[in-house]
Amino acid sequence: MDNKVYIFDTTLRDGEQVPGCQLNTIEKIEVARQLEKLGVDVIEAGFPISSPGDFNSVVEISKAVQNPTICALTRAVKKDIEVAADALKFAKRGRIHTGIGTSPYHIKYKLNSNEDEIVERAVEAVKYAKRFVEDVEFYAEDAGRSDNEYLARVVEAVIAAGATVINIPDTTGYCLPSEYGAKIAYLVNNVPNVDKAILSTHCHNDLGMATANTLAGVVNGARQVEVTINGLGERAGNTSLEEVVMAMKSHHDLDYRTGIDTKQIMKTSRLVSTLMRMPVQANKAIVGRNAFAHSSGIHQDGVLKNRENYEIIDPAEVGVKESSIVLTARSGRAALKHRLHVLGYEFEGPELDEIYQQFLDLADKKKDVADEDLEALAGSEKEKQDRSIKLESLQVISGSSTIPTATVAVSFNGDVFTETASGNGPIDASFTAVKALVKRKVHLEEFLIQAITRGSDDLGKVHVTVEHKGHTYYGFSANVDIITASVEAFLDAISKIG
Ligand SMILES: CC(=O)SCCNC(=O)CCNC(=O)[C@H](O)C(C)(C)COP(=O)(O)OP(=O)(O)OC[C@H]1O[C@@H](n2cnc3c(N)ncnc32)[C@H](O)[C@@H]1OP(=O)(O)O
Ligand SMILES: CC(C)C(=O)C(=O)O
Repeated sequence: MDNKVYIFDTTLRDGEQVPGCQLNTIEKIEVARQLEKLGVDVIEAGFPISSPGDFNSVVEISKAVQNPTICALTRAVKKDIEVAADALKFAKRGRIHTGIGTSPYHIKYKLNSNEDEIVERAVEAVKYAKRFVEDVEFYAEDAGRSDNEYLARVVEAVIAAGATVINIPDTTGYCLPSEYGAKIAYLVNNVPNVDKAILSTHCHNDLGMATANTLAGVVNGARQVEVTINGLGERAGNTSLEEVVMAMKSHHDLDYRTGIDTKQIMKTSRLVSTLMRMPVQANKAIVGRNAFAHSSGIHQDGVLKNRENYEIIDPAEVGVKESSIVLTARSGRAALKHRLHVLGYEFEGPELDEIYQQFLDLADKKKDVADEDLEALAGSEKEKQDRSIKLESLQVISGSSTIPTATVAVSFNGDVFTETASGNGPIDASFTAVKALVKRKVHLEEFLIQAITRGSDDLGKVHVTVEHKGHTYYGFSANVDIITASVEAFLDAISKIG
């Protein structure tokens, strides 16, 4: 059996079913283009009968994207199929994805039907879809809870009717990996014409087993996986693309290949998260903020000695620049010494022991120790004051009916210069003014504002990361005025450029 596994991305269909995650056509095109860069084989672009907006999105995605097959979902209903075919008319390669429920629940309570009638409707739908496109995928909804013998009967009939791909969804996320794997194996072994179609997995995460089930499906013979970016999807979500792809890539012994350019994973995850306004949980595998962050001393020491001691994936492989070391009271000397080194301080022997004790006292009081805390510990306050670039004054005009404008005065070795700029908000305006003043090509890579407690009178902590000529510089500041804190943090990072 060929070991190529086709990646069918349904972020724009099942992912978009998540409440609050609906996208407009322009946003969907942006995601589709990024999915094309990522290298997915199929993009499920929508359910055209569901609304004029979704119909239009399928039309426009079909025009905008060249390489992946564009797929449109339907029920086993003629009108749905006709509308899907119409929406796919500009697709270079179009696929209609039609199907019907095959579990006792769906047959009896949802469709008010019986097994024989469902086989007939399934066959009729596939034959009708074949009139419009060559590539027809059939889904046996709730296959996870369907009887395997009956499922095999349906699958055989729809393959005979011309279905090219057979989707076996665990619609309710009920199956155990062993059960789902056995279901795929049963079909492989009991459907006489199974070699005429590709079996596909479509797993939901209601019990947290979507990725495990998908892999069990592949191991047992499925060669297409239906997945979403960040695991988005109905209820607890779908199998996440990044997890399945990286599991297959990391386990060389399995010897599966996909067309995914894994270096595009993080970029795609961020784009989807931003456009769908759905944050990624910090500990999400592969794409969570903490996926490559090490916070305990033994791990940090191990990673600093050799990344592979605690990392099974090189962060660069998924488009993450480098792993991070978070300093807490669980950190050891190795991590502290390393971070101080990054900040420009060298500590060894008894001096390191001394600063480590101060660090632990501080870390016990705070959750994590930031760079500015280390700088203070390292006796750098004076150095900070002596720094050649300093914020002298900042004035911003901002509000609901005015163009945000900032006037920033910065001193360079004692000489004060002033610049005014506008932007899409007060911070953007201030940063634009600072960039004009420093006359250096700096690229803001990361900008994080955090309140220390939850009150509106809180101190705002700002962390920035800037890039200059391929090097990364960190800046920090804290102030009750978050715009001042932001500008100071930006200048702090810039001042570290040699
Ligand atoms: C498992 C999945 O994720 S499937 C995809 C889920 N996504 C969506 O549902 C989003 C798009 N859906 C929609 O916009 C609408 O539900 C529409 C346009 C499809 C249908 O709208 P309506 O005609 O108002 O029907 P409604 O949504 O109330 O009910 C669904 C009907 O389709 C029937 N149906 C459900 N699945 C199928 C199917 N695969 N094949 C045939 N009929 C089906 C139901 O039995 C019900 O029929 P009934 O009204 O005779 O009982
Ligand atoms: C429509 C099908 C493929 C589906 O989304 C499911 O069963 O979960």
